[in-house]
Amino acid sequence: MAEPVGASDLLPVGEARARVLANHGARGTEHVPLAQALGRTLTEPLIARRTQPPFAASAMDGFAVRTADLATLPARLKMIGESAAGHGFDGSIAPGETVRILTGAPVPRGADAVLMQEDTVLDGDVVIAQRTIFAGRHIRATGVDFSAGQSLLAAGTRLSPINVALAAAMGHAEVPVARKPRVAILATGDELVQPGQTIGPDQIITSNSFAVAAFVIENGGEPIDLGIAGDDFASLEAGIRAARKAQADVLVTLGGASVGKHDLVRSALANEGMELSFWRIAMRPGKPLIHGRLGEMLILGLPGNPAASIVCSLLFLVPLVRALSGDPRAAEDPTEPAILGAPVQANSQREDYLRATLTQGGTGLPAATPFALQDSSLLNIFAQSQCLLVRSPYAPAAEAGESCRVIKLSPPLR
Ligand SMILES: Nc1nc2c(c(=O)[nH]1)N[C@H]1C(S)=C(S)[C@@H](COP(=O)(O)OP(=O)(O)OC[C@H]3O[C@@H](n4cnc5c(N)ncnc54)[C@H](O)[C@@H]3O)O[C@H]1N2
Ligand code: MOO
Repeated sequence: MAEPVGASDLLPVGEARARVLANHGARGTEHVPLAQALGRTLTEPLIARRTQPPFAASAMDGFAVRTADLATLPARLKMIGESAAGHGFDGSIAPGETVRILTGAPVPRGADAVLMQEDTVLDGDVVIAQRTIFAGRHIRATGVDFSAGQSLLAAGTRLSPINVALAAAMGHAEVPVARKPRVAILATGDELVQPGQTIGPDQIITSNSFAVAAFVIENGGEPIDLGIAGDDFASLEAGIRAARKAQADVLVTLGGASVGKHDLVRSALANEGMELSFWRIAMRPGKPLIHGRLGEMLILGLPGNPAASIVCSLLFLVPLVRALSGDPRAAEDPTEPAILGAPVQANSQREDYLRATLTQGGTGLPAATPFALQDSSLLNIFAQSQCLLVRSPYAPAAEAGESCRVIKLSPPLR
């Protein structure tokens, strides 16, 4: 039977995103050294293994004192030793005595405050105190930061630099985090070669593979580059099997998704047993997107046009990789409000993602101005864009200054 190719069977973008993200979460836990934990997501709550500080510690350089000794000033105290960070004073302070103390050092027994060095005069081994202080002054109580047994970082926390420091202070050398999802990337097309390879007159370089691998890395996944498959079943099926052998969580194919006679990807995936979730969505660029699963391996068949593959990556692959990494940002709406920097025409059935500049005007929202050229082969214009201007299906024509929604692109690296 002929396949339906009419416009009416295009799935709305929101429905397609819901299907791609449905019920996907982290696929198992691994324990990684703290030095590799930045940006990873905890799969279990992290419990403090120790109390911090583990002893009452001085907050200042000065002298550990008994405040009762400072009732009458100036007070002369005999210095009987020193307590330094890492080398506490092994004794206690009797009335009339003091111990030199450094910031972070344990407060000796008998002392109930620390007098700052600036408030004293030294006369040999006699410290002359020149002000009174209250009990507890400049002492950090045991456990004022946290106590052993406290749960300080919840499961699902994406570890920031500060979180990593806290985990270290809590006594964790390794942390349980969501395993990195493995994303196999298979470019398809007889016209493609790798950068640096000898190139024939009818050939172009696979650029999409690099964008997709970069999105995977940027969002906490591990890319597996399966190279380029030709436009024939043997080559495509070998690529799909290589992805399964590599135990990929996701297979991303590039190109061959449309209706042309050499667009064999969907058939090759079906031959290998893919259960199709959808093919073709109401989106521009990105219409021929394929989604399905092959056993445990999820499939995203991205269109070959560079802009289509990148927009589909931003809308579908990025949240999927985040979801499989346990990243709480997976469910976030990627759009934000802006205003139009130029008038736009009425839209058709497909949700439009226009490459646009974003300029900050005055105090209000930034203004998005689409480029005149929007062909989905254009990569150079994409690289000059600061956002995608999102136009809903059948949105009416709109004037400059009217509100709109945009997806901000990563700022250009300088
Ligand atoms: N009769 C129709 N023709 C087309 C339709 C349609 O509905 N009816 N859809 C168009 C749309 S929309 C898109 S998008 C493209 C997508 O087609 P494919 O996914 O089959 O992609 P290819 O034909 O393989 O390639 C399209 C284009 O992109 C270049 N390409 C492919 N792979 C890469 C890569 N890895 N890096 C850089 N560039 C790549 C390829 O050389 C082609 O120029 O179909 C429309 N046609
Ligand atoms: O999805 Mo296609 O890129 O609209 O040309």
